[in-house]
Amino acid sequence: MTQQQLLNNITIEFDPRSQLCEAASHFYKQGWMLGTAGNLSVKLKDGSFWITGSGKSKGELCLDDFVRVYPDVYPEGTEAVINEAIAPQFKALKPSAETSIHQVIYEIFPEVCACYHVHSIEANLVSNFVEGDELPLPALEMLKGLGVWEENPNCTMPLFTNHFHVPKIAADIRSYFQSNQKKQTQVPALLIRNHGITVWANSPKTAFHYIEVAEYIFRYMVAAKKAGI
Ligand SMILES: CSCCC(=O)C(=O)COP(=O)(O)O
Ligand SMILES: [Zn+2]
Repeated sequence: MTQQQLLNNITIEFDPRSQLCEAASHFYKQGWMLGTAGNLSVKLKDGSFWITGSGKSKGELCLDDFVRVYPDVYPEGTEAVINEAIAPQFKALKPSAETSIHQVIYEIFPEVCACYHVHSIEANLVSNFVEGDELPLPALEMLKGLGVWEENPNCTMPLFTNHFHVPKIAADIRSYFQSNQKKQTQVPALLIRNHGITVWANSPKTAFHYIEVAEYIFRYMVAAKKAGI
């Protein structure tokens, strides 16, 4: 086999970890991933996804701080612990404690390949602006940054209870979107009360932008409430 034939046979798999390290570092500097808060994942062509390791400082991640999760292997809701014998380089590294939320997002939205979750103060504040399970969003121009291109949009973001057992949050998300097909097309984001926001997108860069846009909208909502608008 010629060298060119050999090269033609090599499939170089996309590795999103460096991009995720940069995104986490940026969000950390914004104060949105302090104290190990938040988790980022990117799904690959084979359906597995790289996700930040649990309890890692998100402002100083390196490539070994990520775990590759194979949903078929780990039923949703169980802790996908990497067996050290299989992957000694991942010694004592577990995937995010919120892996089940990423799994359910990839299940509900099969075209999605990036899921980002951060904890901002504003997200926690606005999560208490309403008691129900949907947060009305102001009709700002910035909603276009979440893919809402409508005249006078009447948008809400789904709001979920912050159960201590994270797979229960994931189960609530699944039942919400399964019983509400229409809601799947509103904004690509959800809020967990007194916890943080999760967004999903067709690329890591778009997910990055969705986090920035959503946090802008939350900052506006907090400032508007303070100003009595
Ligand atoms: C202090 S963060 C508490 C856990 C959490 O909500 C989070 O987003 C980070 O958890 P992980 O297991 O992904 O580090
Ligand atoms: Zn969290």
